[in-house]
Amino acid sequence: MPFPQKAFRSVVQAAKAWLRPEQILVSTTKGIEQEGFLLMSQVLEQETGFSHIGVIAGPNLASEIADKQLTATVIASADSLTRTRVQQVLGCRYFRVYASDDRHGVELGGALKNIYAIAAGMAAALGMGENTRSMLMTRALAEMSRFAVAQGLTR
Ligand SMILES: NC(=O)C1=CN([C@@H]2O[C@H](COP(=O)(O)OP(=O)(O)OC[C@H]3O[C@@H](n4cnc5c(N)ncnc54)[C@H](OP(=O)(O)O)[C@@H]3O)[C@@H](O)[C@H]2O)C=CC1
Ligand SMILES: O=C(CO)COP(=O)(O)O
Repeated sequence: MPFPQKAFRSVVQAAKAWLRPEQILVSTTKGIEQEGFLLMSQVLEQETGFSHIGVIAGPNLASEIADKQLTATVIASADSLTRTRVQQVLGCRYFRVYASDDRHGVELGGALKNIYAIAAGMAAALGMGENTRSMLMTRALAEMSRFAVAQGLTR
């Protein structure tokens, strides 16, 4: 399910009639729903009630994967069938798929890091140097950790 966050729920609602509970639903979408502060896998759960739900997060830029550049990703799900099937189906010589059971942590990290990615882009455009970029990344990691703890995550 790779849609911009704002369209995510409406696309799932529109697709619902064609989905079956035995199917595996995986979100690649980064973002947090404004109303209710839900992550996209939680929207999938809420809308479908299915049990095979996971998220994929990179560093994964689609164009580089299409160029077959060496890339690693993670499939995160509490459901072992989802983890194993996605590893089998997507893994190949240039695309290594790691598995994690920490769906919430992986998804929250994926959503939050794009905020700092925008800040890093702005810093580069303003001609700021490596010190600034390193400071941004270091402080981003600290802030994301504090945010995750405040959300009740422990690792
Ligand atoms: N691009 C990348 O490399 C990666 C992106 N992501 C994440 O995936 C998500 C989507 O990104 P990306 O694929 O680049 O985004 P795009 O803007 O390319 O959107 C993907 C597709 O979503 C459909 N879409 C867009 N708006 C709507 C809408 N309002 N209603 C229904 N369908 C819509 C479009 O279909 P149509 O063309 O038919 O309009 C489009 O092809 C983001 O959260 C991003 O962070 C994650 C990993 C990598
Ligand atoms: O959000 C992204 C590009 O829009 C890429 O996200 P990941 O690299 O975490 O998959």
